[in-house]
Amino acid sequence: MPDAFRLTLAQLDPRVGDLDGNAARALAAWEEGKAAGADLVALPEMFLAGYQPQDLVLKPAFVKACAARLEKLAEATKDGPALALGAPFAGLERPENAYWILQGGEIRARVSKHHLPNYGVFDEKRLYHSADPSGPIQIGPARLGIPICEDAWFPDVAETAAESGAEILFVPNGSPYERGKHDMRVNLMVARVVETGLPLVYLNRTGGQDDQVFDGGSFALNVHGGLAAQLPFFEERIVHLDFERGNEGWRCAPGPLAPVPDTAELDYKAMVVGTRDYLAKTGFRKVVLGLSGGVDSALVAAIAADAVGPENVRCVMLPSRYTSGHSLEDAAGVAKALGTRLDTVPIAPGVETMTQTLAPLFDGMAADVTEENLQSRLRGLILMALSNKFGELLLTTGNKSEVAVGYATLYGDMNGGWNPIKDLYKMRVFAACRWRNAEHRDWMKGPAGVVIPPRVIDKPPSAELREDQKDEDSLPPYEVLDDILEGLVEGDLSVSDLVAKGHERAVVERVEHLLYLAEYKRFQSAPGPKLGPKAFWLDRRYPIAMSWRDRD
Ligand SMILES: Nc1ncnc2c1ncn2[C@@H]1O[C@H](COP(=O)(O)OP(=O)(O)OC[C@H]2O[C@@H]([n+]3cccc(C(=O)O)c3)[C@H](O)[C@@H]2O)[C@@H](O)[C@H]1O
Ligand SMILES: Nc1ncnc2c1ncn2[C@@H]1O[C@H](COP(=O)(O)OP(=O)(O)OP(=O)(O)O)[C@@H](O)[C@H]1O
Ligand SMILES: NC(=O)CC[C@H](N)C(=O)O
Repeated sequence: MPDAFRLTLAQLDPRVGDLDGNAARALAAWEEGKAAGADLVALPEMFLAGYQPQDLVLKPAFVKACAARLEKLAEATKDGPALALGAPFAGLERPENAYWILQGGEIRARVSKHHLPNYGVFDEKRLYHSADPSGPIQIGPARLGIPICEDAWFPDVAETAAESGAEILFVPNGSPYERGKHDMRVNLMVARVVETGLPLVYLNRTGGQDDQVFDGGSFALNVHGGLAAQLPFFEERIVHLDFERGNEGWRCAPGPLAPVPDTAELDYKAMVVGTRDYLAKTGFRKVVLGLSGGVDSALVAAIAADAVGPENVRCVMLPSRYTSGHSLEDAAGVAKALGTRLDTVPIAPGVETMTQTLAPLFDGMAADVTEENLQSRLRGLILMALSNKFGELLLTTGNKSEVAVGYATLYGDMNGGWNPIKDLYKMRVFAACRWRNAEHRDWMKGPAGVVIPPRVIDKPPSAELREDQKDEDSLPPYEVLDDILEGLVEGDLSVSDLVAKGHERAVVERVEHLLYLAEYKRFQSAPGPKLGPKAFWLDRRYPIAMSWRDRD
């Protein structure tokens, strides 16, 4: 038996449904592995279909098309290393989430996922049949046990593989970014290594797919807990890992050790990569956004500039009679520091025309939120006109605190196809601005230095829809609001729990009411990158017409 095994890991970004493109990406990785003398070239979970394919796998024509591409890939990789990648298997009655080994011109083996994640953003019990745990597969000199993603979050699948002779655990994943998730993955995989006494390789995909941003961050662990390799986060990378067989079994020789960034950097990169990939994968190169001089649109402009380059970002200042001089200066300051275009389109004439148009109907009625929303809607109308005319996707700018309580105007500032900060509470918005002013990385297409003037971060937030308006006139201070919201949303705490934490009952009850009330707005809101454990959309699914309030 040879005592060396070379494994090429391809931490790549597939496109959901792009079977030809994904097959070409897999083939290119295989060529690289072949040139490097690999025994096996491996790609992540569901790579051929793209992850997550969601209900696409319920379409027999799609599963059949995947099977045809697999056959072609097997033929194309006849002479060289084995190629392993994920793709659906039609199954007897329902599809399976399968992982395939192609070798010598044919499909040599298949394992299918046993533990189907069915929480948060995952619905796999609805989509797939759960297969029995599989035994190991001999590839060249090594016997590999292959738990697929969620399979490795429990002991049994790895244990079954180990008991039937596996020598290395190889875990292909489609694991989306979530704050703190890398540590959780490492802890779980260390547990599998300790339980089985086998080395383990964890391979994750990278890149954005709708609301989910896959962070890569693949790694290899040796027995006795040693980290043998760490791949970078949110980057494509192909690496060759060398295993040597010794008295205690296989051991991975030291490979590349990429740094593990802190949460502030990972969050920011998730927003940039999520935005970049959403645009690229939906056919947009350019974006437009309303730049008010406030902190939310400033951060969105910075993320956009870092994602697609300042030359592809159009910022638009749309002043009204309530827009302050400092807002005009601050919007100009942000656009200048980022190097983006800034157009100025006053909305006063439009507001005047609409006010006159509605005057006969509103005769004798006092001005209220209707008139405030009109301004936001005119801005939305103008921004969508620019989007149509110039083919620029409109970015919407509501942070998670606003999205939670419905502090935004439907068909107004909620207009837009993508919201980069949808999962970022307001206090985190301030922190992200400060982080971006202090840090610069080579993956950012925007300039280094202070891109968001400190005054934009430090001034009291205001919607400027009426005289002297401040967000805190109608909402609790953001420190308080965010703590209550995180308790209600992420923590699923009761009103009494939050009162016990020191919050005023009346404030908590009001925030809870607004949170439930705003479900209809969220249903009509743009998607945005998931950063935390309960991003609005798939992680948290509430009825719209719902009258329960926690008043016990
Ligand atoms: N359950 C339901 N299902 C479907 N639709 C429902 C609905 N309930 C109301 N609606 C519809 O929604 C309308 C109310 O929503 P909408 O027209 O948006 O208006 P509304 O929520 O009343 O007002 C917008 C709020 O957002 C604040 N705002 C606006 C703009 C920017 C900012 C900021 O600083 O970021 C804040 C503004 O100060 C105000 O408090 C109703 O008139 C009705 O047409
Ligand atoms: N004068 C303006 N010019 C351009 N866009 C505007 C203007 N006012 C509001 N907007 C757009 O509407 C969004 C909602 O902004 P608003 O000022 O009402 O509150 P906000 O949530 O505090 O946002 P920001 O911090 O960006 O000001 C802004 O982020 C921006 O995209
Ligand atoms: N594809 C999967 O099975 C993902 C589920 C897994 N627990 C994760 O997010 O890492």
